[in-house]
Amino acid sequence: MQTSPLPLVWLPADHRLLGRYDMPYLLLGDKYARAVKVGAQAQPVLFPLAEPAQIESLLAQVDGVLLTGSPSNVHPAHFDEEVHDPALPLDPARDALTLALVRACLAQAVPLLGICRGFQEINVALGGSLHQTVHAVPGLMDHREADGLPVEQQYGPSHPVRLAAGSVLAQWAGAEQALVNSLHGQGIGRLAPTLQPLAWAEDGLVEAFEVQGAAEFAYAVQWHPEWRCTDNPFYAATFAAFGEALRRRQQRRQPHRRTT
Ligand SMILES: N[C@@H](CCC(=O)NCCCC(=O)O)C(=O)O
Repeated sequence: MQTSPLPLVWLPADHRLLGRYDMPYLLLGDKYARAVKVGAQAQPVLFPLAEPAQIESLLAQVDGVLLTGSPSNVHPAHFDEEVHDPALPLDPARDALTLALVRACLAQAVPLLGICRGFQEINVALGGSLHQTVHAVPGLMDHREADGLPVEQQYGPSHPVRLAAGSVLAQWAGAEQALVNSLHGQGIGRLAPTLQPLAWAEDGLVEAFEVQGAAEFAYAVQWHPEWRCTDNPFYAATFAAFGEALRRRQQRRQPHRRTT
């Protein structure tokens, strides 16, 4: 029996200097690729050194895009601010690709899932802004992971979020509240006009949204559903729904493809 090809998901890489000689590397976190493979039943793909001018031709070859989390921040120049803390890492090459990629995905009905930095990128790409230091904003909590804890605890449940009644997030969670992990220092300041908030932390910070009027799956979350996604029904449902959208796009992209 011939197995059908997996839908392809483009995960833009991080740009990082590593090793004794600060050599440039293109990086993708294993947990994001693994969640695409196992949770969405799709094949992660990288396009190293992809440039904004190539977005259209590369998007034509994939069934969806996952914008991952990363230790780096979106450069605040993209929302008309100066850098407040120069010690925090940036990745201008990633910004140059992903901000344009968000707009292209929406224009071409390519399924789009944003996680943590990816969630922040979608907001900025569509005209929103970020708090550069959430914990310094009066009334907002510290949403960062606690230093020094084992990784299991860093990515373990951290705080509750309220999920919009009747939203797909509430469907995925099977409730209007969920416990999520939390590993971010920045967060939504001004929500972009076309985004519909779908989840809030107890301090009111927006933690998930959908793109209003999107022709296909266009959701993003501030937490990390990729972490051990098959062990958490809410996280698993997020990737399963993304996978369904990928298969819809695969069928549109390759209508004569064998399905058995
Ligand atoms: N730098 C931003 C984004 C935070 C983020 O994406 N964290 C992920 C850390 C590494 C990973 O799990 O991939 C912020 O601090 O707000």
